[in-house]
Amino acid sequence: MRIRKTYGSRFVYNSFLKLFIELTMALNKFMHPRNKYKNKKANFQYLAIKYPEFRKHVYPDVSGKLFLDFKNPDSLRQLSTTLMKEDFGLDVVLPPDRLVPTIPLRLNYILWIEDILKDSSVEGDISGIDVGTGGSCVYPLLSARMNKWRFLATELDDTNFTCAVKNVERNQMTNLIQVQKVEKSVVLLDVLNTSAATFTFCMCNPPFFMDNLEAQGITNTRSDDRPEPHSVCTASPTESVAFGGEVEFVKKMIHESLELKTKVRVYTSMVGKKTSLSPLKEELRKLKILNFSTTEFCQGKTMRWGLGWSFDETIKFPIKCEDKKSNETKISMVLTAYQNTWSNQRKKRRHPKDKQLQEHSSDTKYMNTNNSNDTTQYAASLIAGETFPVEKNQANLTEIAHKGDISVAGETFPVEKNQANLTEIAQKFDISVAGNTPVKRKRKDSGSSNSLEAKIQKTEANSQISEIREMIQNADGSMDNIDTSMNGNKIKSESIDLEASSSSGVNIKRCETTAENLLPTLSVSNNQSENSSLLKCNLFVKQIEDEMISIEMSWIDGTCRESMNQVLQYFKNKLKVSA
Ligand SMILES: C[S@@+](CC[C@H](N)C(=O)[O-])C[C@H]1O[C@@H](n2cnc3c(N)ncnc32)[C@H](O)[C@@H]1O
Repeated sequence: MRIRKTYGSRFVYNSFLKLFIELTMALNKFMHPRNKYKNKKANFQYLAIKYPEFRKHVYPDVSGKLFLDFKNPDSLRQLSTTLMKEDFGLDVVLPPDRLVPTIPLRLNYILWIEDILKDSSVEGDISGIDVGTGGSCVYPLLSARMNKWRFLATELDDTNFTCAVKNVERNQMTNLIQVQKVEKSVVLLDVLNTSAATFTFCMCNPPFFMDNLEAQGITNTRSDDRPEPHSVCTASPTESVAFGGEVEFVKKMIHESLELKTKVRVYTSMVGKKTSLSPLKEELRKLKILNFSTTEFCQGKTMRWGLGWSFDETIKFPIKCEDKKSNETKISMVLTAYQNTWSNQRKKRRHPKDKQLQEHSSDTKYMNTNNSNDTTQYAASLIAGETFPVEKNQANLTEIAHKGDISVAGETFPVEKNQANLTEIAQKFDISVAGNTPVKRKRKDSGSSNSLEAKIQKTEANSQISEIREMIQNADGSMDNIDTSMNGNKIKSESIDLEASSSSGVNIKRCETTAENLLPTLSVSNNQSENSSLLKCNLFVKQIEDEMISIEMSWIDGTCRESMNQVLQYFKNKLKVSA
């Protein structure tokens, strides 16, 4: 009896552990396509047989499968050194009590830099600066091994500096990597001012905490609804804390880059918090550095973000980050809704004479009065607060969605073929997109969606995305805060970033454009102020693989936060997503 009980609880424990491990791998499918860990999990069994030191850190479940304790810093350290040895032939010793580099994340960052250089046709002798290389010297060692890039690696912390030097020597890479000890006030400027050398790029994983309180988790910026991290933070305060945290550190880099300009062709940094991106992008815009881009690094259960900028006009940040087959594409926009038009849709369809619907119909005062027999051509795409007729501009999210599975807020759901129709949702939403005025759209009757889909299916998703992109680039302007006028009314569209796997300021400058050709069939009311919106949020739609898109919403403002979940639910219902 006792044995059974023990076995039973262990079985449950191990099943739970398996589930946990599977969940922790959830973001791997979004890893860089060339990341060798994207489809290949570390084989603990194999590693334990080959590396006795690693064997000490794994333990078996009832089926004999091996697990590693991600909460144990020694185990993490051992995993990283073992992977560096096994997969890159690098002998690395990591100092105790210092940050342990997770290898898949470091690879994602290096691969993004590879992409930038490739897209900008930068070839030949590549040299990089790694600001704050850590005791591992991980970026220079991996990059030198993979690409033969030369590196100047800087480090503030004595222990890390000594260890980094030894790691370079241990791997006979002193011809490629030079490690330099720096003082606290130095990020890039002093290092580069003393040398005539120019560099292809710089990279940085900055100290991420503002102060010791944040480092100890006492003032935590992590929201309560996020699960606890599954691995421990191994960084010491000396290497993880800088005044103002990562935002101030990277801002300093940005300001220094203004002096250094093309001495470094591509400036990049990683950030640990998504919220750090906004102030940094704002800083770049403020300083009129408009050639910049951001990206996401997804691995296991962790996400990090990359920011890159350049003063060299030949540097092009990847607009498309694709493995040639998957055509990964992403559109982001700001949605603003002034009233709830998404709830009880079924009821409204069944009882069209309901008071609720009648009230709703009274919105026709905002609607287009332009008669047309074919309402399908007015189908709206949720792009930059503007409504593009499908036939004319082919700006249509449906094409992205209709092919396959939908992932909502990180979860992936298979979609019934051809049922994913975001355009239809847009049309029925009566929401203005990124506008300070509600854009009311002509409603289709229930039969018309089929004909709409039929039209949409004639076109290719890629060409639609390209056309949207072209429209933006031809406008030669940032879609940030563009005022577009039509019929004497103003539509303000905010912050459109249209790109693949990055939100980019590349090639986008402020401009004025008329919306007449883009909004030929709509009339707009501007009798509601921006402050009165029920919901204002970011919407990100990303094509991840041929048969998968992801929809993500993040809250900006409004009077009803819950409405964001309702809209997501509405998407799920409308897209006929099956869990
Ligand atoms: C978060 S760790 C990153 C270490 C390593 N690059 C990695 O990714 O694992 C930040 C590193 O930057 C170093 N550091 C902090 N301020 C610095 C500065 N002004 N210049 C150079 N290194 C600095 C810290 O000592 C620490 O090793």
